Amino acid sequence: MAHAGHDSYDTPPPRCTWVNGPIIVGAGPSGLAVAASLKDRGVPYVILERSDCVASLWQKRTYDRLKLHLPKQFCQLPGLPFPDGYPEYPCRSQFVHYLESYARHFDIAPRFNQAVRSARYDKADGLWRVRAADETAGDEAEAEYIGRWLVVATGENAERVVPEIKGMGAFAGEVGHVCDYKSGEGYRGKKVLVVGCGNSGMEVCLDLCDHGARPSMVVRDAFHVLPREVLGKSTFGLAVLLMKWLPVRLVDELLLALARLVLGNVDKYGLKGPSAGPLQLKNTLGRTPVLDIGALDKIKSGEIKVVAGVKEFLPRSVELVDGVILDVDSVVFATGYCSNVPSWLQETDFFSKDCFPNSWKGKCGLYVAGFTRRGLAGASSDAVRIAKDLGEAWTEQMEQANNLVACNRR
Ligand SMILES: Cc1cc2nc3c(=O)[nH]c(=O)nc-3n(C[C@H](O)[C@H](O)[C@H](O)COP(=O)(O)OP(=O)(O)OC[C@H]3O[C@@H](n4cnc5c(N)ncnc54)[C@H](O)[C@@H]3O)c2cc1C
Ligand SMILES: NC(=O)C1=CN([C@@H]2O[C@H](COP(=O)(O)OP(=O)(O)OC[C@H]3O[C@@H](n4cnc5c(N)ncnc54)[C@H](OP(=O)(O)O)[C@@H]3O)[C@@H](O)[C@H]2O)C=CC1
Ligand SMILES: O=C(O)C(=O)Cc1c[nH]c2ccccc12
Repeated sequence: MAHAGHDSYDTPPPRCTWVNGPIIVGAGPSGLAVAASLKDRGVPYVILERSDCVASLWQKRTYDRLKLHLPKQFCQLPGLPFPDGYPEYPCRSQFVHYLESYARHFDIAPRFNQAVRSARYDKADGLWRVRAADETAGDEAEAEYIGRWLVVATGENAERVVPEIKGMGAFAGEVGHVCDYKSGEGYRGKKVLVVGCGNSGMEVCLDLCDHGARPSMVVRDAFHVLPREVLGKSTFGLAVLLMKWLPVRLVDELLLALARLVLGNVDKYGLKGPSAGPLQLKNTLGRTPVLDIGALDKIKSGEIKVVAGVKEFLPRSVELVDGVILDVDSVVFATGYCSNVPSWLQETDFFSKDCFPNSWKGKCGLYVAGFTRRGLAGASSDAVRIAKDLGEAWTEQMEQANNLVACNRR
């Protein structure tokens, strides 16, 4: 095959592989769900994964105490339920075990250590050209995969987000992102500043308390806190049920009334709720409400201190925007994640900065799984739709090929 478009004499020409069927990028829950659903329809595919395992987010970039925060029926992937005996909220290792057996069950064998660096659609021949490299190998050799369809399944949490704050370089303590945090074990007795108050920030603070550390959590803006459960029933499950009959606005009002009943008035602890409701914010801006599993009690008791935004780092402390100086031993940034798709997908319509696609299908054989900020349930429903569409496209292609063979024989 010709090595079209290769323009550097320094790097060797890429090895080319023709992919009969879709090229799936990412072997997290979304990529696995697409692969399994394609297998069911007899469509071949190749999965490219930058890491050396499936579900690398869950295996390598999450903390030990993590549990799914939605009930298990909203988190299983198409075609294989969770094993009997799994609890309502499976823990991280159970979820990882499930995903590994899911891959085995559907005979999914990703090409590991293949980080996709570019993907472009070649209008002239109607093909996607995807370049990937083994970033652990230390050489720049790229492989090129060529095929008619591309499925983007690299996740909304592919890269850490860390803000640049004045003086950070001069801070003497340890600084990390929550994706490298495993447990509070090493933090006993330490003053830890947790920047960010999403689900990660809240749970890390709780974990730090449980390990005898002294966390302060930066809250710079309004956000919603809902109890994970109301009277033993999942708040999320309740919301899904109510959404069948009521408009979002009303469901939001009910959720907030319930939250106030269960959690009390949290304003006085420095936690203000935004004017838009939790589901409305999830649907429009993709902002997930915090589903509380115990951090709020620690805030109420003062074990977790709520503090204002960081203005500047000093060698052993921080200056907050309200002028307070806070002594700090370590900092954990729980400031969220972003996708890496805009850096490699040369298709500007579908993904743009700060905008998540609201669909699973783009132009020219492009598909997208797991980018509508609806968690694992969203990824599963994207996967089923994508596989159905690709199944039809595949059958059509096979029929055309058979017709061509029949014509040539005549
Ligand atoms: C801490 C945490 C807890 C969560 N808990 C829940 C929950 O309880 N319920 C829920 O519904 N959702 C939850 N979510 C949302 C989460 O997004 C999903 O659970 C799920 O992991 C999304 O799957 P995904 O396959 O789309 O993305 P990911 O799991 O991120 O998988 C993407 C894969 O693509 C690979 N990849 C990335 N870039 C490239 C590239 N350029 N080339 C090749 N491979 C690449 C990555 O290595 C990764 O393996 C949670 C998220 C986080 C961060
Ligand atoms: N148990 C579970 O299942 C868990 C699920 N998750 C999920 O993982 C995803 C990622 O969650 P998470 O890691 O919490 O990230 P999020 O993006 O949800 O939250 C990031 C937080 O950081 C704050 N922040 C960002 N920049 C700054 C800054 N410069 N200074 C101060 N604060 C800042 C944001 O506040 P602001 O609004 O002011 O920007 C926000 O509170 C979510 O979908 C979440 O639901 C996460 C953990 C546990
Ligand atoms: O945890 C996440 O990131 C999710 O996206 C799961 C999720 C999907 N829809 C929601 C609505 C409220 C809380 C969590 C979720």
